[in-house]
Amino acid sequence: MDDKKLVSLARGAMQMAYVPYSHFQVGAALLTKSGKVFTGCNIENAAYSVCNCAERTAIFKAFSEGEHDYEAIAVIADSRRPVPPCGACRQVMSELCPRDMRVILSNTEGIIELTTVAQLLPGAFVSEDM
Ligand SMILES: O=c1ccn([C@H]2C[C@H](O)[C@@H](CO)O2)c(=O)[nH]1
Ligand SMILES: [Zn+2]
Repeated sequence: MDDKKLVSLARGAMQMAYVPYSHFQVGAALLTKSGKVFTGCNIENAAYSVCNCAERTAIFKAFSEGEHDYEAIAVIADSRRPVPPCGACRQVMSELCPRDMRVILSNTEGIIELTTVAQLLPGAFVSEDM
């Protein structure tokens, strides 16, 4: 599956966002090594701290179904620049995804930025640090 297709699946997931507070829809699509795609959207809550980002929704869906090996993730929002994952999502990616995994950041205008988990969170706190 090419990056553009993964971005288009993320765009579809964006429509599922539950965002009554920020009105900022985000979609993600996670490609597994086995070729499956798990999509995710952001899901907000009146207790703001329990809002869940699109990236973590997609990763947790996959992980909870026993899919632990990931190839790439695409993230999209109607943002001025390709939407950057928040710190919580970077930390989760650094724990559950390969350091060199492709992270495809995009916006609805079609601007795409390619990065990796390692580039998004250099010096990540990991289990070996405990
Ligand atoms: O990469 C990002 C950035 C933000 N959000 C969500 C969290 C919240 O619902 C809204 C505004 O921060 O966007 C994501 O899902 N992914
Ligand atoms: Zn996040």
